[in-house]
Amino acid sequence: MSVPNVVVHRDADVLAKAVAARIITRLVDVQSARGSASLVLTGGTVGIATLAAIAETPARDAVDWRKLDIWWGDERFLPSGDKERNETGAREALLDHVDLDPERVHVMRGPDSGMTAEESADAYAQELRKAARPEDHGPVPSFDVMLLGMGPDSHVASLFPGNPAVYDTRPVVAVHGSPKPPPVRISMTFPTLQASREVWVVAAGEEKAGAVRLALSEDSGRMQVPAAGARGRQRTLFLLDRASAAKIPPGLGRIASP
Ligand SMILES: O=C(O)[C@H](O)[C@@H](O)[C@H](O)[C@H](O)COP(=O)(O)O
Repeated sequence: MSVPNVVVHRDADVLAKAVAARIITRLVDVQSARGSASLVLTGGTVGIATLAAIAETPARDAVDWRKLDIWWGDERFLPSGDKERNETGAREALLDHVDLDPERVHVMRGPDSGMTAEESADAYAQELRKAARPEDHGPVPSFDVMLLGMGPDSHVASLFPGNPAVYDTRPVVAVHGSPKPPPVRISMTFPTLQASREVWVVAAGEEKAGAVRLALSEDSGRMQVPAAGARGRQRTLFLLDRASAAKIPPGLGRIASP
């Protein structure tokens, strides 16, 4: 797994715009090399603000949206269209404004599908397995970029400290008892997160500074500090604003942007 690199931006607004530009550039590079690309979305304010910033970027259509697979790292187990679903936020911010192939937008199903949370997690795992290729050497695709927001308790996706999901090795699981509402969620697990070529953790605000410090500390365990397990196979980025970067251990490789 890759050692995290840290990039610090002035504030949450600049951070979202900078991450948007970084995603566009990365997707264009991947598509020019391999023809298609895959992006895993996250919920949360920074995650959705980043999608909105992509929508507003004139260069956005350098991405071939028809050749992009969209996945989610987690989803709140709520009916389709519910304003609290991560999918709803993503569609409003970006997905409804670009020409995606609907077959390549992979949604985690809610209770209106008639499935339980466990059945929805299993269905998503099957969809991941179907998309995996021999060169991925496992039950899930090697995502090009996985975006992860991070909570003040250092949760990523819906992997909360000490929750049974952090111990689970299946690709996708149902999460119960989430301390962040709603209580029932669907989440990719650490093995799936870590199958990504690149993992980008995005966080803003002073309330995240402690979690960032823990997440970047070598002796943090991912069971109690889930963001410590947010690592890509080839690259891990922590994309922060100054407030959330305020407690980073000295000497860590960081690029402070103006
Ligand atoms: O369903 C969710 O809420 C997200 O997937 C969750 O992992 C989120 O990214 C973090 O809680 C950060 O959220 P904020 O950026 O809003 O603090």
